[in-house]
Amino acid sequence: MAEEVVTFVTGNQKKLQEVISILGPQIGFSMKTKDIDLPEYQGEIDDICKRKCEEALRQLNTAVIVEDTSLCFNALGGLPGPYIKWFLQKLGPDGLPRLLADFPDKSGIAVCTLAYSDRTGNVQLFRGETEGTIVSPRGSSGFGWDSCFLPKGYSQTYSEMPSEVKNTISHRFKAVLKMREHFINLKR
Ligand SMILES: O=c1nc[nH]c2c1ncn2[C@H]1C[C@H](O)[C@@H](COP(=O)(O)OP(=O)(O)OP(=O)(O)O)O1
Ligand SMILES: [Mg+2]
Repeated sequence: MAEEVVTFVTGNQKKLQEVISILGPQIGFSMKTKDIDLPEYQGEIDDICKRKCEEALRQLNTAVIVEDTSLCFNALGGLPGPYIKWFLQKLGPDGLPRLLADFPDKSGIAVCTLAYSDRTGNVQLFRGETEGTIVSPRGSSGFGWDSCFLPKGYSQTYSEMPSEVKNTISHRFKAVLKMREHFINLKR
């Protein structure tokens, strides 16, 4: 039987690079990629990712994977969460820890949600979470808010650590692993 082809849809090349390097070669399907800037929906994390996946399927009419990333600040009841993209865009990395200036609790959770849909619109979600602290920007590698996120148990932010380390502890790593397990088990 020919291996299933799945299209990973994202407008973010950095995200794509990480997913590819985490997935590795034996993934149980063959992955194509497509650069589309899908809508930024509002609501709960799982729901946003499911709608994003349904929209990708609607546009491409083939099996798709999408990913949505949230950065949740515990002191703010989980905000910015899925809206982190706009907060980062308007405030920059410097502005993110300042949102917590008034709060003793600087903890946060990075959340990666992957959604896979087959051609029939059956959507499955895989979530990975990494706890950490929101700090003033440190380090220069990575992307997005990497410089502000200090994962729990580490002394380096995502931006200070080598990408090989980020890719074995990150929110994205954990979600990709779950998805890979799922596909590998399907083949057994
Ligand atoms: O590991 C990460 N480390 C640091 N920053 C990150 C990471 N992963 C996503 N990010 C940033 C990108 C965007 O500013 C926001 C998520 O928004 P999100 O909608 O998921 O990403 P996006 O619009 O860039 O790409 P996509 O076309 O897949 O929706 O957090
Ligand atoms: Mg997006």
